[in-house]
Amino acid sequence: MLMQTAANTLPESTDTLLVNVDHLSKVFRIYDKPADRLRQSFASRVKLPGRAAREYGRNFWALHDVSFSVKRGETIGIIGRNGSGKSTLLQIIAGTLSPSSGEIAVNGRISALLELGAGFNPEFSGRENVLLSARIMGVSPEEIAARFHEIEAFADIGEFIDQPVKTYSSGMYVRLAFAVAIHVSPDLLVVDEALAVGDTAFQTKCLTRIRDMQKAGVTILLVTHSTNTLVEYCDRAIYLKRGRLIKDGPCRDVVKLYANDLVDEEGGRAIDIPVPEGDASEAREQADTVSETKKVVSDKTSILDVKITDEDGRERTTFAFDDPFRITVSIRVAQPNHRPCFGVQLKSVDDIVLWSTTTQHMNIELGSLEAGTYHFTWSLRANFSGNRYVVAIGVGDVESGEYKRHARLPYAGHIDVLPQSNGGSGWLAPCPVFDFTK
Ligand SMILES: Nc1ncnc2c1ncn2[C@@H]1O[C@H](COP(=O)(O)OP(=O)(O)OP(=O)(O)O)[C@@H](O)[C@H]1O
Repeated sequence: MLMQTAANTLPESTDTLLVNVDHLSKVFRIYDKPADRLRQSFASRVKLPGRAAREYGRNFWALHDVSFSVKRGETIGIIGRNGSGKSTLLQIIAGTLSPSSGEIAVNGRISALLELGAGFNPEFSGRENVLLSARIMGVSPEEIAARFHEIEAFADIGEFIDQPVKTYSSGMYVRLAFAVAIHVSPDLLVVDEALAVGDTAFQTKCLTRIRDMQKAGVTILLVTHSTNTLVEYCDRAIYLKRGRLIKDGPCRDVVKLYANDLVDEEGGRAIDIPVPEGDASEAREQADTVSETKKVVSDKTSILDVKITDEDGRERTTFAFDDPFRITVSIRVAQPNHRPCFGVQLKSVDDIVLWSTTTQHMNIELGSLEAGTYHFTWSLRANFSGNRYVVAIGVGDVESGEYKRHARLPYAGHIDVLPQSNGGSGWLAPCPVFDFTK
């Protein structure tokens, strides 16, 4: 983890831009044998008259002529295969690596979660590292003292806070690094795959915090291999391939290109990968609507509130495999509804409907509803694979024999199902039994 203030600043006229990357390239010298590195350093210092210095090794372009800019408040996802240059780009933006050519300007305070091992002093305790990092970031001792409890609570590493960081597991390291990074009021938060290290519950906590930071106007650069996270959280995506910027555009277009490239490169044929209809700003708006009011007003039936709870009625979003959970919906019927019909869907964060039903499909006769307020509950079991599931709710009528929608909440909340230790991945959980006969 690293924190710093920007070295280069943008001119005043471009103050809506927070980051500007202009024809950026980074070349590394690669040597086939370690001894060649020494030879090269010797050859470049000792030049024999009349003879060209011998070159050892070869140039490797980790980044090649990359240009893009990021506006204040945007969240940009960076995607690409291993070795495509993502970390190199983030390190240059964060100022820990210098470019070979091109310009980079950042207009504000950067807080960066780079690869493990960067940032904290391994000999110092967690507490000392928090204080040191905050001081480097320009946070005053009083401010950091006031925030220390929050940082400690977010990291949730117990007594390890007073142990040297070198004794930490990678999960503990990331917990503390993330806690510090989000509590130093950055203008730009840079996150390099750090979330992949934490457990599911911690990832969810971090993503919730990222959502809060987005609402507070923080600009975010997020490297992720998860196309789901990209689509759900980013306004735009950048696809890097062998150091070159291949596409900068809407997440679903970038994901489609990236996914088809992967299939191509693996020797398959291009396929039409289902990608989400909406974009992150829509999801964010929906999430806002839901968190603030969970309300959809219509002239016939309005959805007033949706609560996801456990069996005991406690609001929860994380469930173990097969845990029971409930979705309770409150509605207001404005005009009498003689044949009401309620629907529920579970979707992937990519907006793919994984399961859907209605009271009509289930042959449930609800009778006529007069104007008034009603509550109904879907009781389900989380018998699916470890993953995130978005809940969508619909209300309508089937008075004419066909379903007519009155109101729909496409993002009424979500649940995270914890992975089973011996389960598979994906969405289903068919609990296979494996037999092997020789
Ligand atoms: N110091 C270095 N010296 C030589 N080559 C390097 C150096 N740092 C990175 N590279 C090379 O540059 C390329 C880009 O690396 P980078 O770590 O930026 O990729 P990445 O997209 O972040 O990969 P990953 O997803 O695996 O983290 C890789 O081929 C890597 O081997």
